[in-house]
Amino acid sequence: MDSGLCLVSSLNHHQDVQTCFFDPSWLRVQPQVPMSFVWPKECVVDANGEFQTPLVDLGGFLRGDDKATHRVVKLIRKACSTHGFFQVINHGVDPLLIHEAYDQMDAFFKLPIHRKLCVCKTPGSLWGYSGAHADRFSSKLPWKETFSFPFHDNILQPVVNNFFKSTLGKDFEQAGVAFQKYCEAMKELGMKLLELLAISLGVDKLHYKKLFEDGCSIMRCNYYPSCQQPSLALGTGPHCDPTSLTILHQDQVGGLDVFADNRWQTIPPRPDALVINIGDTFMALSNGRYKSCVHRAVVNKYKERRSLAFFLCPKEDKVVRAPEDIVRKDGTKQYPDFTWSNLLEFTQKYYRADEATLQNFTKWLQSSKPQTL
Ligand SMILES: C=C1C[C@]23C[C@H]1CC[C@H]2[C@]1(C)CCC[C@@](C)(C(=O)O)[C@H]1[C@@H]3C(=O)O
Ligand SMILES: O=C(O)CCC(=O)C(=O)O
Ligand SMILES: [Fe+2]
Repeated sequence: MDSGLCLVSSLNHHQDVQTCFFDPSWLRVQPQVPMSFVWPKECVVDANGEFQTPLVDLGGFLRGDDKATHRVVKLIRKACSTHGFFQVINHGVDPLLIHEAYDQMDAFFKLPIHRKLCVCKTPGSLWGYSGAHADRFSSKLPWKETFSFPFHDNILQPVVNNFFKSTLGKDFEQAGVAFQKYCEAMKELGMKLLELLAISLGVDKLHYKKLFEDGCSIMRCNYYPSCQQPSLALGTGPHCDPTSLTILHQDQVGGLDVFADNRWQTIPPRPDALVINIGDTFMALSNGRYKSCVHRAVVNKYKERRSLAFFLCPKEDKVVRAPEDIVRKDGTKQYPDFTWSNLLEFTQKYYRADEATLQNFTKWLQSSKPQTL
């Protein structure tokens, strides 16, 4: 396999599918990055300096201390109005749980390619394994493997446990238990952050929570193999998250960059911190007051890198619309009404999420079903 690209028929957990994939163990040792992984120069330009993300200590707020909450709200308002990125510490998520999640994802990505392909994503679905998204795209491929699964609260059955059991079987039962707990912790934290965001925007503290409590969120494990020519490739290209709120843990390698003040700046890893960023959907929910900022993940010549991303999403069919109060004060409604289901469909069927997703989605919405702003 000269180009490293294989087209195989594999027996997926749902059906027999044809999959295009790059075997990462082959990729890692290539002295030259294959053309389909090369990104335009302006996307791979080196980061220049560290990004000074505000470090928000959630300890006092989580204990119900009003003064501490007031301080946190101010910090969050400032960060979200300027770039939409901040980090939280004392967030209440057990460090052992984070550790366990990494151990379990390592075990998964170490599997031989034929086993990973048994759980590969089917066309149009977000769930399962993807190698460089080679089944969806043919250029500017990301230098990564991902494993994604859904999470929503369900008192009757633990959805993540079940996903692991039904796709990977007995060997990964423990992984299912760990990721079920991890997602529950992320959702709990996400709901707390929505309270803070609401307070900071001057709306009822339960306003956003109501939209998200029964939503289905996306959990994604990212594995970025080392790369011989890191100045040509990208782990995740420049983009804004189309989702609402992202809670990310990155390992100690570093590689998450934010485009702010007209340059790429790096967010140095902190094992005790979670990186939070506003996504396009929340930008719309705040009438554009809070920013969804362009970011990327670069790759490393010597080290592989891992990250755990939890994308909090509203209930699919609920209307995404900024609160009346905000729109009235701002004088204009910046985005048309839509549902998360509309935007998700746009990014999975018609448009590859990038820096301009929200702008192009808005145009697409307005051209497909005209409505008044
Ligand atoms: C709704 C989503 C689409 C992506 C996964 C979730 C949230 C982030 C999006 C993504 C990571 C943004 C960068 C491009 C992308 C294609 C990727 O590199 O994985 C995006 C995801 C996707 O479409 O699968
Ligand atoms: O891996 C990272 O640090 C960032 C990944 C990312 O931005 C994403 O998956 O949306
Ligand atoms: Fe992202």
